[in-house]
Amino acid sequence: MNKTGLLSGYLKSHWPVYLAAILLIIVSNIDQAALPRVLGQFTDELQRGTLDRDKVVRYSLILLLIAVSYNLLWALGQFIVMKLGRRFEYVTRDRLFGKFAELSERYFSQQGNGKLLSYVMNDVTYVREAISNGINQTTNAVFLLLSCIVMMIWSGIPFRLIAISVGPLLVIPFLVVYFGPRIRSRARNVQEALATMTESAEEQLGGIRVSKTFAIEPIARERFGAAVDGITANQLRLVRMSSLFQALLPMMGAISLAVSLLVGGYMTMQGSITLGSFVALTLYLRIIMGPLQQIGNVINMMQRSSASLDRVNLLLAETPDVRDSEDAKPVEQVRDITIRHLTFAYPGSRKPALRDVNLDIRAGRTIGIVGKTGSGKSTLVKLLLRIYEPPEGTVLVNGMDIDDVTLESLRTQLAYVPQDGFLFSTTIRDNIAFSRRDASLEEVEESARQAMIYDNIMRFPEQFETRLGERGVTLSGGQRQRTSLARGLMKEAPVLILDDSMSAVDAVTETGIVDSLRRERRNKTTLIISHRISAVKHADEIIVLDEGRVAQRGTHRELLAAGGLYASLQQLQEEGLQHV
Ligand SMILES: Nc1ncnc2c1ncn2[C@@H]1O[C@H](COP(=O)(O)OP(=O)(O)OP(=O)(O)O)[C@@H](O)[C@H]1O
Repeated sequence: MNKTGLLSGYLKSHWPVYLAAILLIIVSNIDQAALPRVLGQFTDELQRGTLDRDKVVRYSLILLLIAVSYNLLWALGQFIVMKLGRRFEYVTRDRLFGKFAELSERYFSQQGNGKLLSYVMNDVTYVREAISNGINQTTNAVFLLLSCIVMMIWSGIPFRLIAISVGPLLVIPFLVVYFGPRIRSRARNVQEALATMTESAEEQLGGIRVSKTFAIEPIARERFGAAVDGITANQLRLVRMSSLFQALLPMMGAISLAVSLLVGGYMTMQGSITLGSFVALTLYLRIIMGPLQQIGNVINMMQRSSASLDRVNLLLAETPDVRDSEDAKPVEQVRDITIRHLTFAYPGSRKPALRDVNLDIRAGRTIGIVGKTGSGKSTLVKLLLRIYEPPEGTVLVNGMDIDDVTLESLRTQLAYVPQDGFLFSTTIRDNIAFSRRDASLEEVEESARQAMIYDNIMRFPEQFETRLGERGVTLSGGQRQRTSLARGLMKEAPVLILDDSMSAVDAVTETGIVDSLRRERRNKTTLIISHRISAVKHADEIIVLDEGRVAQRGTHRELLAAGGLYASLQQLQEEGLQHV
């Protein structure tokens, strides 16, 4: 993999604009460096007594022109580089997001969302800073420094005087390199301590009812107090370090000025340099402090962004472990699904989650899958959806190995409703019409009716336009499940998979939903995974999974007659209902 692929590719494709911006900054630097020289000449004329009114006006105009043009050119150069940096940030985040869409569930469960978010937020920002501030500051530092030195020599300041006066300032980049990362790390500690305090406050407030019922308010206060103490300690460490740094920088400037005054003042007295050169020297020393500080900044920035760039490049080069094979073909209409001798263990796990499973799901049939928790029900569905890759030849769609079918065509034809269907912070209507943005309100309402959530939605203030999430209404577990079910039904897919998607719904509502599914999806395939017998008892075939194996199969009646796991599950649930 090309380590700098992302950045070099971006710089290459935008180099003419970058070049223009760099040229603008260079010209502005040369312009700025002329300023002390003009002031020096003015001082010399003043001392010689050769100034008249016209000359004073001319000098003032020249200074004004230099100041205005220098600032305008610099601002324009800076604007261009910053704009390109922001564009880089946008393009890179977009590419990262595209990559996330390609990567498999396995990748996300291995990496964790926090880490991936930090790639998108922090790492991209660090690289952007390096290419925008980095380019600005490097150009500025190099050319302003060079222009100042050339101008100093040109103004008649002897080189040894320049060297001895600039000497103390050369410590500045080292100070920045030393203090920069330390201040940053302490600032990060403060941020983390603040985050801990917010988290603690949120938890204490969220759990205030529990604290009160257990009468443990003092413990809650103590915990919060500890989080606040953490911030104070960290803030003090930060302030100590940054105060020292902020004192040292001007101190170097003062030492340099004192040296120039001592040596330069003596030379002026002796007449080996003019008063104008001496004035120019002191002004140049002031200007030079900026670029020297920038050199240190750039070194720190480059160090920080290099690790970030590596991480972003690595992520972009990641190949998804579930992807279309080269000769993958779209499946026209999923009819029959066949599972043959399917044994599957999750990556990194030695114990198979499924063992020698065989199943024929013929078009238009309803299959029920029951089994204890951890028996492999969801795993079976994940393999059908190719969230994980099943072993070759074990899962077939219309007689084609599922590996040879394009992911997009497969997934558009399977509507999957998980137990904890995620709802987005948008309107209920948008959530239900997630896969069919152009669906009419009537169609959305019809799906809501089938999922038995219509009446609930109509009681919300803005009905189907009600927003969900932090700034909207909060749905109960059962309402969330039924909204997610309506979203699945909206897809009108040839195959509907309900993965324990009615677990938070009461038994009466569940019966209503099952009845409406039987009516509406008469000729379509439906797979119902459930812990409850009531959800699957009308299925054409019921599979009982136990420790990854098919322990029993048959219709509700056949399974009850056969005794065993299913019958005992039915008995337990009936007893449970009688006790309600
Ligand atoms: N991503 C994963 N990585 C590793 N092991 C997993 C993963 N997901 C599930 N498992 C394991 O595979 C086995 C089957 O899990 P699965 O989720 O298919 O069970 P389930 O029957 O759907 O359970 P439940 O009814 O609780 O949803 C379990 O032992 C579980 O711990």
